[in-house]
Order: sequence, then structure tokens, then C-alpha cells
Amino acid sequence: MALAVGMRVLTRALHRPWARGLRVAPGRTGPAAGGGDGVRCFGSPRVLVEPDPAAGVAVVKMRNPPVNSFSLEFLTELLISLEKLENDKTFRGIILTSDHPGIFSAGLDLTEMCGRKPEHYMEYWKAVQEMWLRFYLSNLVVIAAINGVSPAGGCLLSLTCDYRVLANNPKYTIGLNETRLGIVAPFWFKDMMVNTVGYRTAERALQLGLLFPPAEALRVGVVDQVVPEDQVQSTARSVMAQWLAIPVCRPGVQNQGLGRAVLSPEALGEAPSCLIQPLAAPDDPWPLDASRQSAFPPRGLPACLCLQAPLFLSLVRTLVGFGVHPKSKRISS
Ligand SMILES: CCCCC/C=C\C/C=C\CCC/C=C/C(=O)SCCNC(=O)CCNC(=O)[C@H](O)C(C)(C)COP(=O)(O)OP(=O)(O)OC[C@H]1O[C@@H](n2cnc3c(N)ncnc32)[C@H](O)[C@@H]1OP(=O)(O)O
Repeated sequence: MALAVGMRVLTRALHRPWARGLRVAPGRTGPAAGGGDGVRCFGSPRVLVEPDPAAGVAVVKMRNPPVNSFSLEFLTELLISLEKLENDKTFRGIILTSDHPGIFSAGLDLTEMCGRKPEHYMEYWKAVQEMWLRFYLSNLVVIAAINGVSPAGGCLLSLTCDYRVLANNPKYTIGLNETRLGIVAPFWFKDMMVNTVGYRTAERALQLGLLFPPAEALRVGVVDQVVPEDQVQSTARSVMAQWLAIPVCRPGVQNQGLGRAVLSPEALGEAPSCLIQPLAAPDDPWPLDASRQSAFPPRGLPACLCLQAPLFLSLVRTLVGFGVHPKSKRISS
């Protein structure tokens, strides 16, 4: 189905590039009501934030209809919300979920990836990688309350979280299904999956573009918990309480020898070469490509430029089919 939808979206975007932008997220534009205890929600048209200051937690709801795909506007708003919460000492954790039960996120917006100018691809790609890094490296505890289907980029986003709670609905599949669309997941998507489920499971999952239904997702470890649909939020809350009981906020980000421990937000500005090798295990059996081994970037280059070069390389490699396990290429072709 994903393949069919992917192709349909792509064909439409190619034929009606002007139509893009008409279907913006409707959503509420003012501060939303509710939020519990009289606390006001805030956010943006595409991202709703429900703060619970007493608990030090905010629920971040993606609301980019119809499928929470990662349009540039949506990614920008999501990152602004994250940054706001990070800069507010009231909050130590966020629960990331969808405002549209049934769809967590359809991943990258396919209309952003065709029929545009090269500069747009650069900008878009940079935003995608920034979303990944900012969530992965956030100083907040991030729990994913996955209340819908979560293919490709949607899965990636949930993999950046510290813990994933998935609603037990057989329709709510999750995985990196790129090969089924005839494209190849970038190495950093793959690395996230390898880190989460192990090499062999990730290899098979990526080659076949598997979308795991809940029971299977739990079995292989793509998610940490599967609960009845009406308990996703409450479970995420109790998990969050467990995490926040630990005095060191987001301990995984601290120095515990985990992949992300080698990175810090500061490093993004000063030593962006970290960007291209943060997740590689020393014995990573996947073929390393040039950008991951090089002394990139040259000193003195502005961070934004340094960011874009590996992204561009990654995109080019993806498009020409390099940078992945060779068997994936066979399956995707
Ligand atoms: C396909 C070739 C792409 C070429 C790109 C080239 C280079 C890219 C290089 C590297 C990228 C690699 C990394 C990629 C990561 C990604 O995330 S790619 C996106 C993968 N996403 C999917 O496979 C999900 C596709 N969607 C679905 O399976 C379903 O839509 C659904 C999420 C299960 C929801 O199903 P349902 O509720 O039945 O809704 P519809 O299918 O009817 O969809 C509603 C409308 O939403 C549009 N839409 C769906 N997905 C996307 C999307 N990802 N981007 C943009 N738009 C999307 C769909 O067309 C419908 O639109 P209309 O209402 O008909 O206008």
C-alpha cells in the first residue's frame, strides 16, 4: 500500500507542483484550550503543545493533516516547539504523539522531494537531518506515544526517542519501508535501526522494507511496549515518571558509552564532523562510505554548510543506490 501511495503522491506532485501549499494543515491557529489545570496549550498550526508544568512534562502533538508527513513547514514548527521546551527549565520530558489517532506520521513528505529546485532539496534534507539530530540529542527525555501507523521517517522519528509505546492495533505498523518505495534509507536511518534492534534484524527489515505490526514490533524490539490503544498516553506518562525519577536528566545522553554520548548540541556547532559518524559502532559491518571516514568538514566552515555537504552526499548516494548493504540494492531494484 505504501508503494502505491508513494507513487500516487509522487505522480501528483510532478504533475501539479503548483497545487502544493494549498493543502496546508488546517489545525487551530490560536492557543488551544485545555491543557489541564488551566494551563494553556501553545504551539503552532502544525504542532500542538500541551504543557503539564507540575509534572515537568509536555505532550507534543503532531497535527499536520492528513498524514503528519514531514513537510518543511511542519519540521520547522516541530523544531521550534522542541527548542522552546528545551529552553524552558520547567520541562524535563516530552511525550511525542499524533493529534490524529490512526496516523503517527507518514514520514518524509514525498511532495518535498520531487519537482523542486536543487536548493529546495538541500534545505529540506537539512531540515530532516536536523529533526533527527535535535530529537536524538535533546536534553529532554522523549517518549514516543505511537498512536498510529509509522512508516519510514515516522519510524525514524520514534527511534530518536528514549522509549516507544505503541498502541495495539494491527493497522499501526512501524518500520523503515523505503525499499518498498524503490528508494534506500540513508545510512543514518539504518544506523538508528541497527542500534535499536541489532544488526541482523535491521538488515532484514531494511532489505525487505518491513512494516511491523505491534506484536512483531515488540518481539524484534522496534518498540518497547505495546498497550491497548486507550492506554498509550497513560503508559507514556508512567514511563516518563520512571525516567524523571532519575536525577540526571536523559541519562543516555550523558556519558554512559552510548552512541549519542559522544555528541552534544555544542558539538553540532563546532565539530560537525561528529554528525557523520555519531552512531557507527567500531565494528560496524556495514560498508563505510567516504563521508563517514573523511576528516570532513574542513575547519572554519560554517556549521550550516558543513551540515549540508554530508546531507547532499547522502541524498546523492541514496539516489544512485550506494551507501547501503549491497543486497538492499538488489531488492529495491
Ligand atoms: C516514491 C519515490 C520517492 C522519491 C524520493 C526521492 C528521493 C528521496 C531520497 C531519500 C529519502 C529516503 C528516506 C525516506 C523516508 C520517507 O519517510 S519516504 C515516505 C514514506 N512514507 C510512506 O511510505 C507512507 C505512505 N503513505 C501511506 O502508506 C498511507 O498514506 C498511510 C500513512 C498509511 C495513511 O493511509 P490512509 O489513511 O489510507 O490515507 P491515504 O493513503 O489516502 O493518504 C491521505 C493523503 O495523504 C497523502 N500522503 C500519504 N503519504 C504521504 C507522504 N509521505 N507524503 C505526502 N503525502 C502523503 C496521500 O497522497 C493522500 O493525499 P490526497 O488526500 O489523496 O490528496
